[in-house]
Amino acid sequence: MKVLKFGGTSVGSVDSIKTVIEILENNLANGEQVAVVFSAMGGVTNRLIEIGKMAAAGNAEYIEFLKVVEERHFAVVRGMINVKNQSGTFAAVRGLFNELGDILRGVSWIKELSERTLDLIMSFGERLSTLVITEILKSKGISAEFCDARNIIHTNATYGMGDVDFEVTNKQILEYFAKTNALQCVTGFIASTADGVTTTLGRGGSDYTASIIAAAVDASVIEIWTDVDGMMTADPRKVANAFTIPSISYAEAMELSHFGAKVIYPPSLQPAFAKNITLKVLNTFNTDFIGTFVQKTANKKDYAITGISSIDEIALVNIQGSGMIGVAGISGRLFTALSLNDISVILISQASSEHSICFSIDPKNAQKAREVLEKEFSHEITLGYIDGISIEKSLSIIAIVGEGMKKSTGVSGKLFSVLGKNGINVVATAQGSSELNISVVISKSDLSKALNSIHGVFFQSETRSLNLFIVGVGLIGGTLLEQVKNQTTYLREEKLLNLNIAGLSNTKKMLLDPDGIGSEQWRERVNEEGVKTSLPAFVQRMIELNLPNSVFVDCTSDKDIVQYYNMLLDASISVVTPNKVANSGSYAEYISLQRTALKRGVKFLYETNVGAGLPIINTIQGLMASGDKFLKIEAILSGTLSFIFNSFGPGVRFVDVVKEAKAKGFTEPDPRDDLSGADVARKILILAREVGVPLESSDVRVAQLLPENCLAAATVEDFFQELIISDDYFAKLQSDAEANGEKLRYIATLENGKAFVELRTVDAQHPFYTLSGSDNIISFTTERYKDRPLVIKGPGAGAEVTASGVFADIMSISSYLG
Ligand SMILES: NC(=O)c1ccc[n+]([C@@H]2O[C@H](COP(=O)([O-])OP(=O)(O)OC[C@H]3O[C@@H](n4cnc5c(N)ncnc54)[C@H](O)[C@@H]3O)[C@@H](O)[C@H]2O)c1
Ligand SMILES: N[C@@H](CCO)C(=O)O
Ligand code: NA
Repeated sequence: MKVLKFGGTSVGSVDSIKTVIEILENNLANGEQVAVVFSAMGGVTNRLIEIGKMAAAGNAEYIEFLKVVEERHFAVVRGMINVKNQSGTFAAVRGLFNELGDILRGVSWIKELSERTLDLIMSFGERLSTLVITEILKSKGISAEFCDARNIIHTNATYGMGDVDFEVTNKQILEYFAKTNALQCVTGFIASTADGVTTTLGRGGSDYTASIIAAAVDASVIEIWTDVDGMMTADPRKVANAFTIPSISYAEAMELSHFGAKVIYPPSLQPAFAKNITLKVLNTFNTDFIGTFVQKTANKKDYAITGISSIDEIALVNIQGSGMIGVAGISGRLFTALSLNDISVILISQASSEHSICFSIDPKNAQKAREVLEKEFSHEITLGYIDGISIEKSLSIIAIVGEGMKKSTGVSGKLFSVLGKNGINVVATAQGSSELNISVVISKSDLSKALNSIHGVFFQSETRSLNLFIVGVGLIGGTLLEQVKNQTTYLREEKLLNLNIAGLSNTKKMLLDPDGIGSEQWRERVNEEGVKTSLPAFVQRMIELNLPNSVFVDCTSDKDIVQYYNMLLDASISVVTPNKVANSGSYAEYISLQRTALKRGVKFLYETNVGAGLPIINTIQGLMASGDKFLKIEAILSGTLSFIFNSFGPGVRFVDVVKEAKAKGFTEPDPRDDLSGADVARKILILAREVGVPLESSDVRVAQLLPENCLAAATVEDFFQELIISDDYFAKLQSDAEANGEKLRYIATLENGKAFVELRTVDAQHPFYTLSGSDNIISFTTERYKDRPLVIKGPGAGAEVTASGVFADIMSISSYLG
């Protein structure tokens, strides 16, 4: 025999009932006897409880509510049975509603709703749905019979959750099914006491009915038909990437019951599990889908774990004290006291020091637990053997579950490492020696981030996601977005990396969307959906969103923005930036950013601070890490000045070359920063710091190349005017150099702990002589590169090369995430 069970949504509407009939017809076609268990129509049980409470409260409106429930059943009859044959079914349904109406009237008179009466009221949900469907089946010529489970399943008189008397029940079921070959339509959820009082089976009740029957008759299989595709790797409401688990063991299903409850409530399937009966979880609304098979032993898995379960809200109780060490009986008394007070313990952890025991409970029991334990241990507390009871709230539990972790290494390592990398603090942990489940207690505010990042490493290890928050969409930011757009498909397909643009801000508007703004239509979306830009609000929202693998990308030259870097890093958000302001501010700030990033295990990357995309910072960091010592750095670090001195000459105005550099995207947003030497000064300052020389910006000596009048210009426009006025000055600099067969080069030097920048002329022998375009050149003399320096040369400014340097920093974070 086969046992099928259909849940509330499956029997909730005419359309879904049509599918149910088809499924039953298919099952009957292969000859095996079938019992089918039905839940009440979706929502009806809750409605009946509500109606019962209204009646008990003397609220006559319950009558109207009851009418609505009645009409729902009539509508199904009308929709499924042809007019000629409807009357019998209508009469039967009406009969049940009359009976229910009488009971409710009684409740409204005596204004009392006992658990016992509530069970009776609820029983109508299953009795009605099952009656209606039986009649529909019969009207289709199927030999179906209504089976009132109260006649075969007996419980004690614990209302709300009857305790099944299996001896009697199994016997009755066997006798009942021995007598019939017809399709048996069984009311789920309900039972009765030996003397015929209606009871219910509690949580997962209809599954329990199916399981009890299947176990009694030794069914070949149980099919639980529901409205989802089976048991999933995680709660799909919390983890968008969750997917159906094709095969799962009984033990794993039990471990996952917390979130799986909506699909099946495994404890209610225990009788079937005990008989080794295979369970299939199938979707009435997607009948072709394979669903989940639940069996004693699951098929071999593709992943190290089977699923992730969570409990949203728990309280963690800690009891500690020197008087607990080596003393037997403390935990016995502790848990006995809790159990005597009906406080269920969810997770327990005690370290081998025996100095403390912590356990988690439902927060609604927290106060009671405190009182119970303070009473139980009042003597020890008074004597100071136990310090007291502390309770922490707003916590969640996440458990990874799977038989695959048994005796295999690296699973817990992976779990804790992904939590660590995402800045999620683990408050407590528990793992039993069955190695089926590792549970961690974390702050509730980290729950979604933790679930998604854990799901990511265990189930989507192939596809990783980075959440980008980009501020400043000018030249570099805009080019970066263009590059991201062009690479999205390649990265997804070839590198299994999903770049999700979760936030964007320009100076006017900002938009944050954890689901992704999209690299195609970001401009339109920020314009249309964006709100007024507010940097503090942007940062706050980012931190609140708490998305895994978040990266803040600052593509501005804003001075104020850098005050947020520390806060972001501290919130475990990596920072990538071409903006030099932070690293060229005070040395204390520079160091503090490095430290915070290190402490939080996130990245602060700024390769494009110097030489745009050229690998300068990375090279230095590599050499420093491997123990090299820097003796001297000599460099041309301004793409703008390089371009200017390579393009300026007879027949061209200096100002036009500067304007061309700006048009080519080489200059700073304010070109005076380039020509004043300020930009070069901060770059050599950053390099000095990178090689371990703790300079302040005032320590960098800058020899001006601009005449006074240009330096004094108040605006960029004025500045260009002054450049025109000074054209002869620049022309002379250039021609003097050329007369000597030399070239003008603005060179930064770091030597003996001193940094300076100055305009120099170099002859053809000098390695910097042959530079062209906007090239930068950096020559490192180190202990290892002493005889011939290490030289890096290439375009050191411009949109494409800078944006790609920023992109490369972002990519390096993705590889670190593993
Ligand atoms: N251009 C290059 O070759 C180059 C090379 C290396 C580094 N950089 C650095 O890159 C950064 C960006 O340079 P760019 O050339 O793209 O300049 P840009 O002026 O074209 O872009 C900066 C953008 O940031 C916006 N912005 C400024 N403050 C903002 C804020 N608080 N919130 C939101 N948006 C804000 C501006 O409106 C502008 O659109 C600068 O720090 C620069 O030093 C540039
Ligand atoms: N304005 C800068 C951009 C690169 O930092 C330059 O010209 O070098
Ligand atoms: Na660089």
